[in-house]
Amino acid sequence: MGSYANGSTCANEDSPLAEEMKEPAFPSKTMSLHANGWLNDMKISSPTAVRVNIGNPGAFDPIYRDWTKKYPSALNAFGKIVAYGKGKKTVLFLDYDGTLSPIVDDPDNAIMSDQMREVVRNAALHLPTAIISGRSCDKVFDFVKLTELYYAGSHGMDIIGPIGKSGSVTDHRSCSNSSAKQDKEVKIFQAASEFIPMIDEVFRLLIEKIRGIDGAKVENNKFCVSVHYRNVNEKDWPIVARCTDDVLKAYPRLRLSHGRKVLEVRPVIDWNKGKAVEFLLDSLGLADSDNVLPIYIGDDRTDEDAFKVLREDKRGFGILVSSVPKESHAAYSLADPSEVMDFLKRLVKWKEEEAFK
Ligand SMILES: O=P(O)(O)OC[C@H]1O[C@H](O[C@H]2O[C@H](CO)[C@@H](O)[C@H](O)[C@H]2O)[C@H](O)[C@@H](O)[C@@H]1O
Repeated sequence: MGSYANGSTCANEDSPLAEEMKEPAFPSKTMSLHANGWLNDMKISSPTAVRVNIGNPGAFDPIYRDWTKKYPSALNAFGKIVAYGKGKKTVLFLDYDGTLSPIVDDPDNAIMSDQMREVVRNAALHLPTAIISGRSCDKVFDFVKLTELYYAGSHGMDIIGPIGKSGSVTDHRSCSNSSAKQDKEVKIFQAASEFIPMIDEVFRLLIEKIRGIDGAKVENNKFCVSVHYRNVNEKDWPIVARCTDDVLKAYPRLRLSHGRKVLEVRPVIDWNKGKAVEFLLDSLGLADSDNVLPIYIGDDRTDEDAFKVLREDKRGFGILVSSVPKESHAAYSLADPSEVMDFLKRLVKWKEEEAFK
Protein backbone atom coordinates (compact mmCIF):
# COMPACT_ATOMS: atom_id res chain seq x y z
CA MET A 1 0.00 0.00 0.00
CA GLY A 2 1.36 3.41 -0.87
CA SER A 3 1.96 6.29 1.44
CA TYR A 4 1.60 10.01 1.13
CA ALA A 5 4.50 10.91 -1.09
CA ASN A 6 4.29 14.64 -1.49
CA GLY A 7 3.82 16.90 1.49
CA SER A 8 3.51 20.10 -0.50
CA THR A 9 0.19 21.87 -0.42
CA CYS A 10 -1.71 22.39 -3.61
CA ALA A 11 -4.22 24.63 -2.05
CA ASN A 12 -2.28 27.87 -2.17
CA GLU A 13 -2.53 29.50 -5.54
CA ASP A 14 0.59 31.56 -4.87
CA SER A 15 2.74 28.55 -4.09
CA PRO A 16 5.59 27.59 -6.45
CA LEU A 17 3.57 24.52 -7.35
CA ALA A 18 0.64 26.62 -8.46
CA GLU A 19 3.04 28.67 -10.57
CA GLU A 20 4.36 25.51 -12.18
CA MET A 21 0.80 24.43 -12.93
CA LYS A 22 0.17 27.43 -15.12
CA GLU A 23 1.99 25.35 -17.72
CA PRO A 24 -0.15 22.26 -17.39
CA ALA A 25 1.93 19.13 -17.27
CA PHE A 26 0.42 15.80 -18.15
CA PRO A 27 -0.97 14.29 -14.96
CA SER A 28 0.46 10.79 -15.12
CA LYS A 29 -2.58 8.99 -13.70
CA THR A 30 -5.32 10.88 -15.48
CA MET A 31 -5.53 8.35 -18.25
CA SER A 32 -8.15 10.03 -20.33
CA LEU A 33 -6.48 13.42 -20.16
CA HIS A 34 -4.09 14.29 -22.96
CA ALA A 35 -0.89 16.28 -22.70
CA ASN A 36 -1.68 20.00 -22.88
CA GLY A 37 -5.30 19.08 -23.47
CA TRP A 38 -6.24 17.84 -20.03
CA LEU A 39 -7.54 21.16 -18.80
CA ASN A 40 -9.72 21.32 -21.85
CA ASP A 41 -10.89 17.83 -20.96
CA MET A 42 -11.99 19.09 -17.55
CA LYS A 43 -13.91 21.87 -19.26
CA ILE A 44 -15.71 19.74 -21.79
CA SER A 45 -16.54 16.96 -19.33
CA SER A 46 -19.61 18.90 -18.29
CA PRO A 47 -20.69 21.55 -20.74
CA THR A 48 -22.78 24.04 -18.86
CA ALA A 49 -24.58 25.62 -21.77
CA VAL A 50 -28.05 24.21 -22.18
CA ARG A 51 -28.56 24.01 -25.89
CA VAL A 52 -32.06 22.69 -25.99
CA ASN A 53 -35.42 24.20 -25.45
CA ILE A 54 -36.79 21.98 -22.66
CA GLY A 55 -39.95 20.33 -23.88
CA ASN A 56 -38.92 20.79 -27.47
CA PRO A 57 -35.25 19.81 -27.77
CA GLY A 58 -33.54 21.01 -30.86
CA ALA A 59 -36.23 23.50 -31.71
CA PHE A 60 -33.86 26.44 -31.65
CA ASP A 61 -30.53 24.79 -32.04
CA PRO A 62 -29.62 23.50 -35.47
CA ILE A 63 -26.41 21.92 -34.14
CA TYR A 64 -28.36 19.85 -31.63
CA ARG A 65 -30.96 18.99 -34.27
CA ASP A 66 -28.20 17.84 -36.56
CA TRP A 67 -26.67 15.74 -33.79
CA THR A 68 -29.98 13.94 -33.25
CA LYS A 69 -29.73 12.64 -36.80
CA LYS A 70 -26.87 10.49 -35.52
CA TYR A 71 -28.39 9.91 -32.06
CA PRO A 72 -32.16 10.05 -32.63
CA SER A 73 -34.40 10.91 -29.73
CA ALA A 74 -35.50 7.68 -28.03
CA LEU A 75 -38.94 9.29 -27.71
CA ASN A 76 -39.23 9.90 -31.44
CA ALA A 77 -37.79 6.45 -32.17
CA PHE A 78 -39.94 4.75 -29.54
CA GLY A 79 -41.95 2.76 -32.09
CA LYS A 80 -38.77 1.42 -33.65
CA ILE A 81 -37.28 0.49 -30.27
CA VAL A 82 -40.33 -1.45 -29.09
CA ALA A 83 -40.80 -3.10 -32.48
CA TYR A 84 -37.30 -4.49 -32.02
CA GLY A 85 -38.16 -5.59 -28.46
CA LYS A 86 -41.47 -7.25 -29.34
CA GLY A 87 -41.80 -10.61 -27.57
CA LYS A 88 -38.38 -10.16 -25.96
CA LYS A 89 -37.48 -9.75 -22.30
CA THR A 90 -36.59 -6.12 -21.78
CA VAL A 91 -33.98 -5.38 -19.11
CA LEU A 92 -33.51 -1.82 -17.97
CA PHE A 93 -30.23 -0.31 -16.77
CA LEU A 94 -30.32 3.21 -15.37
CA ASP A 95 -27.55 5.52 -14.33
CA TYR A 96 -28.43 7.80 -11.39
CA ASP A 97 -26.87 11.29 -11.46
CA GLY A 98 -27.90 13.28 -14.50
CA THR A 99 -30.27 10.50 -15.59
CA LEU A 100 -32.78 9.99 -12.78
CA SER A 101 -31.89 13.18 -10.92
CA PRO A 102 -30.80 16.49 -12.41
CA ILE A 103 -27.18 17.54 -11.96
CA VAL A 104 -26.91 19.90 -8.98
CA ASP A 105 -24.01 21.74 -7.38
CA ASP A 106 -24.03 19.74 -4.16
CA PRO A 107 -23.61 15.97 -4.69
CA ASP A 108 -25.32 15.34 -1.34
CA ASN A 109 -28.40 17.08 -2.63
CA ALA A 110 -29.00 15.12 -5.84
CA ILE A 111 -32.56 14.26 -4.87
CA MET A 112 -34.74 12.08 -7.06
CA SER A 113 -38.29 13.39 -7.38
CA ASP A 114 -41.16 11.32 -5.96
CA GLN A 115 -42.63 11.24 -9.44
CA MET A 116 -39.46 9.76 -10.91
CA ARG A 117 -39.29 7.25 -8.04
CA GLU A 118 -42.83 6.12 -8.83
CA VAL A 119 -42.04 5.77 -12.52
CA VAL A 120 -38.91 3.69 -11.77
CA ARG A 121 -40.87 1.55 -9.28
CA ASN A 122 -43.48 0.91 -11.96
CA ALA A 123 -40.81 0.02 -14.49
CA ALA A 124 -39.32 -2.48 -12.03
CA LEU A 125 -42.73 -4.13 -11.65
CA HIS A 126 -42.75 -4.85 -15.38
CA LEU A 127 -39.10 -5.51 -16.20
CA PRO A 128 -35.85 -6.31 -14.40
CA THR A 129 -34.41 -2.90 -13.54
CA ALA A 130 -30.95 -2.00 -12.27
CA ILE A 131 -29.38 1.26 -11.17
CA ILE A 132 -25.72 1.42 -12.16
CA SER A 133 -23.97 4.32 -10.49
CA GLY A 134 -20.58 5.76 -9.66
CA ARG A 135 -21.86 6.31 -6.15
CA SER A 136 -21.60 3.64 -3.47
CA CYS A 137 -24.56 1.26 -3.28
CA ASP A 138 -25.60 2.67 0.08
CA LYS A 139 -25.61 6.25 -1.15
CA VAL A 140 -27.56 5.56 -4.29
CA PHE A 141 -30.04 3.43 -2.32
CA ASP A 142 -30.52 6.32 0.13
CA PHE A 143 -31.62 8.47 -2.80
CA VAL A 144 -33.65 5.90 -4.72
CA LYS A 145 -35.16 4.02 -1.77
CA LEU A 146 -36.64 1.27 -3.92
CA THR A 147 -36.17 -2.30 -2.77
CA GLU A 148 -37.38 -3.77 -6.06
CA LEU A 149 -34.22 -3.02 -8.00
CA TYR A 150 -30.74 -4.30 -8.62
CA TYR A 151 -28.06 -1.82 -7.54
CA ALA A 152 -24.57 -1.75 -8.97
CA GLY A 153 -22.65 0.92 -7.06
CA SER A 154 -19.07 2.19 -7.36
CA HIS A 155 -19.18 2.00 -11.17
CA GLY A 156 -20.46 -1.58 -11.04
CA MET A 157 -17.92 -2.83 -8.51
CA ASP A 158 -20.58 -3.52 -5.87
CA ILE A 159 -23.70 -5.36 -7.02
CA ILE A 160 -26.74 -6.24 -4.96
CA GLY A 161 -30.33 -7.30 -5.55
CA PRO A 162 -33.11 -7.79 -6.22
CA ILE A 163 -34.03 -6.97 -2.69
CA GLY A 164 -36.94 -8.49 -0.84
CA LYS A 165 -39.66 -6.10 0.18
CA SER A 166 -39.10 -6.74 3.86
CA GLY A 167 -35.38 -6.11 3.64
CA SER A 168 -33.05 -3.22 3.11
CA VAL A 169 -29.69 -2.89 1.45
CA THR A 170 -28.03 -3.00 4.86
CA ASP A 171 -29.82 -6.22 5.75
CA HIS A 172 -28.52 -7.84 2.62
CA ARG A 173 -25.06 -6.52 3.12
CA SER A 174 -24.85 -8.70 6.19
CA CYS A 175 -25.32 -11.82 4.05
CA SER A 176 -21.98 -13.53 4.05
CA ASN A 177 -22.55 -15.67 0.96
CA SER A 178 -22.77 -14.50 -2.61
CA SER A 179 -26.42 -15.48 -2.57
CA ALA A 180 -29.12 -15.67 0.05
CA LYS A 181 -32.83 -16.21 0.08
CA GLN A 182 -35.39 -13.71 1.23
CA ASP A 183 -38.51 -12.88 -0.80
CA LYS A 184 -36.36 -13.30 -3.86
CA GLU A 185 -32.86 -14.42 -4.50
CA VAL A 186 -30.20 -11.96 -3.47
CA LYS A 187 -26.81 -11.97 -5.10
CA ILE A 188 -23.90 -9.94 -3.94
CA PHE A 189 -20.84 -9.36 -6.03
CA GLN A 190 -17.89 -7.19 -5.17
CA ALA A 191 -15.22 -6.96 -7.82
CA ALA A 192 -12.58 -5.17 -5.76
CA SER A 193 -13.08 -5.86 -2.03
CA GLU A 194 -9.37 -5.83 -1.27
CA PHE A 195 -9.21 -2.19 -2.39
CA ILE A 196 -11.42 -0.85 0.40
CA PRO A 197 -8.58 0.01 2.85
CA MET A 198 -6.57 1.64 0.04
CA ILE A 199 -9.56 3.67 -1.08
CA ASP A 200 -10.16 4.81 2.52
CA GLU A 201 -6.53 5.87 2.80
CA VAL A 202 -6.58 7.78 -0.50
CA PHE A 203 -9.87 9.41 0.48
CA ARG A 204 -8.26 10.77 3.65
CA LEU A 205 -5.14 11.93 1.80
CA LEU A 206 -7.16 13.68 -0.87
CA ILE A 207 -9.27 15.49 1.73
CA GLU A 208 -6.07 16.72 3.32
CA LYS A 209 -4.51 17.63 -0.03
CA ILE A 210 -7.37 19.65 -1.44
CA ARG A 211 -8.19 21.34 1.85
CA GLY A 212 -8.14 25.04 1.08
CA ILE A 213 -9.16 24.77 -2.58
CA ASP A 214 -12.38 26.68 -2.43
CA GLY A 215 -15.31 24.57 -3.63
CA ALA A 216 -13.40 21.29 -4.07
CA LYS A 217 -14.99 18.23 -2.50
CA VAL A 218 -13.90 14.63 -2.04
CA GLU A 219 -16.48 11.86 -1.80
CA ASN A 220 -15.89 8.30 -0.62
CA ASN A 221 -17.81 5.86 -2.81
CA LYS A 222 -16.46 2.73 -1.10
CA PHE A 223 -14.55 1.29 -4.07
CA CYS A 224 -13.78 4.65 -5.66
CA VAL A 225 -13.23 8.23 -4.65
CA SER A 226 -14.76 11.20 -6.43
CA VAL A 227 -12.88 14.50 -6.53
CA HIS A 228 -15.43 17.16 -7.41
CA TYR A 229 -14.46 20.46 -9.01
CA ARG A 230 -17.91 21.71 -10.10
CA ASN A 231 -17.81 24.49 -7.48
CA VAL A 232 -14.14 25.34 -7.96
CA ASN A 233 -13.17 28.49 -9.80
CA GLU A 234 -11.99 27.45 -13.27
CA LYS A 235 -8.58 29.01 -12.70
CA ASP A 236 -8.04 26.50 -9.87
CA TRP A 237 -8.98 23.39 -11.84
CA PRO A 238 -5.34 22.66 -12.70
CA ILE A 239 -4.60 22.69 -8.97
CA VAL A 240 -7.30 20.12 -8.30
CA ALA A 241 -5.91 17.87 -11.05
CA ARG A 242 -2.36 18.25 -9.84
CA CYS A 243 -3.29 17.57 -6.20
CA THR A 244 -5.13 14.43 -7.21
CA ASP A 245 -2.28 13.29 -9.40
CA ASP A 246 0.24 13.96 -6.61
CA VAL A 247 -1.62 11.66 -4.25
CA LEU A 248 -2.11 8.94 -6.85
CA LYS A 249 1.56 8.78 -7.77
CA ALA A 250 2.08 6.55 -4.75
CA TYR A 251 -0.75 4.22 -5.77
CA PRO A 252 0.03 2.35 -8.97
CA ARG A 253 -3.00 0.12 -8.42
CA LEU A 254 -5.36 3.07 -8.73
CA ARG A 255 -6.29 5.04 -11.83
CA LEU A 256 -8.37 8.05 -12.77
CA SER A 257 -11.37 8.41 -15.01
CA HIS A 258 -13.35 11.54 -15.72
CA GLY A 259 -17.02 12.27 -15.09
CA ARG A 260 -19.07 15.44 -15.08
CA LYS A 261 -16.81 17.93 -13.33
CA VAL A 262 -15.45 15.10 -11.26
CA LEU A 263 -12.24 13.06 -11.27
CA GLU A 264 -12.95 9.46 -10.35
CA VAL A 265 -10.22 7.49 -8.56
CA ARG A 266 -10.74 3.76 -9.03
CA PRO A 267 -8.91 0.44 -8.84
CA VAL A 268 -6.93 -0.68 -11.87
CA ILE A 269 -9.08 -3.71 -12.49
CA ASP A 270 -10.85 -4.83 -15.61
CA TRP A 271 -14.28 -3.89 -14.29
CA ASN A 272 -16.64 -1.09 -15.22
CA LYS A 273 -20.31 -0.37 -15.86
CA GLY A 274 -20.19 -2.48 -19.03
CA LYS A 275 -18.92 -5.50 -17.09
CA ALA A 276 -21.68 -4.92 -14.54
CA VAL A 277 -24.27 -5.05 -17.34
CA GLU A 278 -22.82 -8.36 -18.55
CA PHE A 279 -22.76 -9.69 -14.98
CA LEU A 280 -26.39 -8.75 -14.40
CA LEU A 281 -27.57 -10.24 -17.69
CA ASP A 282 -25.72 -13.41 -16.76
CA SER A 283 -27.33 -13.42 -13.28
CA LEU A 284 -30.72 -13.17 -14.95
CA GLY A 285 -29.87 -16.19 -17.10
CA LEU A 286 -29.90 -14.01 -20.21
CA ALA A 287 -26.22 -13.97 -21.10
CA ASP A 288 -26.65 -16.05 -24.24
CA SER A 289 -30.29 -15.39 -25.00
CA ASP A 290 -31.30 -13.78 -28.26
CA ASN A 291 -34.64 -13.08 -26.71
CA VAL A 292 -33.56 -10.09 -24.67
CA LEU A 293 -33.56 -6.34 -25.18
CA PRO A 294 -31.18 -4.62 -22.74
CA ILE A 295 -31.65 -0.83 -22.61
CA TYR A 296 -29.09 1.32 -20.79
CA ILE A 297 -29.80 4.99 -20.09
CA GLY A 298 -26.96 7.21 -18.87
CA ASP A 299 -25.41 10.64 -19.21
CA ASP A 300 -21.80 10.21 -18.20
CA ARG A 301 -18.51 9.14 -19.75
CA THR A 302 -18.43 6.16 -17.41
CA ASP A 303 -21.69 5.02 -19.02
CA GLU A 304 -19.88 4.71 -22.33
CA ASP A 305 -18.43 1.34 -21.22
CA ALA A 306 -21.99 0.02 -20.96
CA PHE A 307 -23.08 1.63 -24.24
CA LYS A 308 -20.11 -0.03 -25.91
CA VAL A 309 -21.01 -3.47 -24.54
CA LEU A 310 -24.56 -3.13 -25.87
CA ARG A 311 -23.40 -1.83 -29.23
CA GLU A 312 -20.94 -4.70 -29.70
CA ASP A 313 -23.42 -7.24 -28.35
CA LYS A 314 -25.99 -6.09 -30.94
CA ARG A 315 -28.93 -7.09 -28.73
CA GLY A 316 -29.77 -3.80 -27.05
CA PHE A 317 -29.38 -0.03 -27.08
CA GLY A 318 -27.62 2.65 -25.16
CA ILE A 319 -29.47 5.92 -24.70
CA LEU A 320 -27.35 8.97 -23.94
CA VAL A 321 -28.92 11.67 -21.79
CA SER A 322 -27.51 14.94 -23.03
CA SER A 323 -28.71 18.41 -23.89
CA VAL A 324 -25.51 19.10 -25.79
CA PRO A 325 -24.04 17.22 -28.75
CA LYS A 326 -21.44 14.61 -27.69
CA GLU A 327 -19.81 11.65 -29.38
CA SER A 328 -21.07 8.43 -27.85
CA HIS A 329 -21.40 4.67 -28.23
CA ALA A 330 -25.10 5.08 -27.52
CA ALA A 331 -27.62 4.57 -30.29
CA TYR A 332 -30.26 7.04 -29.12
CA SER A 333 -30.54 10.18 -27.01
CA LEU A 334 -32.78 11.89 -24.50
CA ALA A 335 -32.27 15.53 -23.56
CA ASP A 336 -32.64 15.41 -19.77
CA PRO A 337 -34.12 13.46 -16.81
CA SER A 338 -37.63 14.69 -17.61
CA GLU A 339 -37.37 13.01 -21.01
CA VAL A 340 -36.01 9.90 -19.28
CA MET A 341 -39.18 9.89 -17.18
CA ASP A 342 -41.37 10.18 -20.29
CA PHE A 343 -39.49 7.35 -21.96
CA LEU A 344 -39.88 5.08 -18.91
CA LYS A 345 -43.60 5.84 -18.71
CA ARG A 346 -44.02 4.87 -22.35
CA LEU A 347 -41.98 1.72 -21.83
CA VAL A 348 -44.23 0.66 -18.94
CA LYS A 349 -47.38 1.41 -20.96
CA TRP A 350 -46.03 -0.65 -23.84
CA LYS A 351 -45.23 -3.56 -21.50
CA GLU A 352 -48.74 -3.40 -20.00
CA GLU A 353 -50.30 -3.44 -23.46
CA GLU A 354 -48.02 -6.30 -24.53
CA ALA A 355 -49.10 -8.34 -21.50
CA PHE A 356 -52.74 -8.15 -22.63
CA LYS A 357 -52.06 -9.25 -26.19
O1 LIG B 1 -22.80 7.06 -12.30
P1 LIG B 1 -23.59 8.19 -11.73
O2 LIG B 1 -24.79 7.74 -10.93
O3 LIG B 1 -23.95 9.22 -12.76
O4 LIG B 1 -22.61 8.87 -10.69
C1 LIG B 1 -21.48 9.63 -11.17
C2 LIG B 1 -21.10 10.65 -10.12
O5 LIG B 1 -22.30 11.34 -9.80
C3 LIG B 1 -22.24 12.31 -8.76
O6 LIG B 1 -21.57 13.47 -9.25
C4 LIG B 1 -22.24 14.10 -10.31
O7 LIG B 1 -23.54 14.56 -9.84
C5 LIG B 1 -23.48 15.56 -8.78
C6 LIG B 1 -24.91 15.86 -8.34
O8 LIG B 1 -25.71 16.28 -9.41
C7 LIG B 1 -22.74 16.81 -9.33
O9 LIG B 1 -22.66 17.79 -8.29
C8 LIG B 1 -21.34 16.40 -9.78
O10 LIG B 1 -20.68 17.51 -10.36
C9 LIG B 1 -21.43 15.26 -10.81
O11 LIG B 1 -20.13 14.79 -11.16
C10 LIG B 1 -21.60 11.74 -7.52
O12 LIG B 1 -21.44 12.76 -6.58
C11 LIG B 1 -20.28 11.06 -7.83
O13 LIG B 1 -19.79 10.44 -6.67
C12 LIG B 1 -20.55 9.97 -8.87
O14 LIG B 1 -19.36 9.27 -9.16
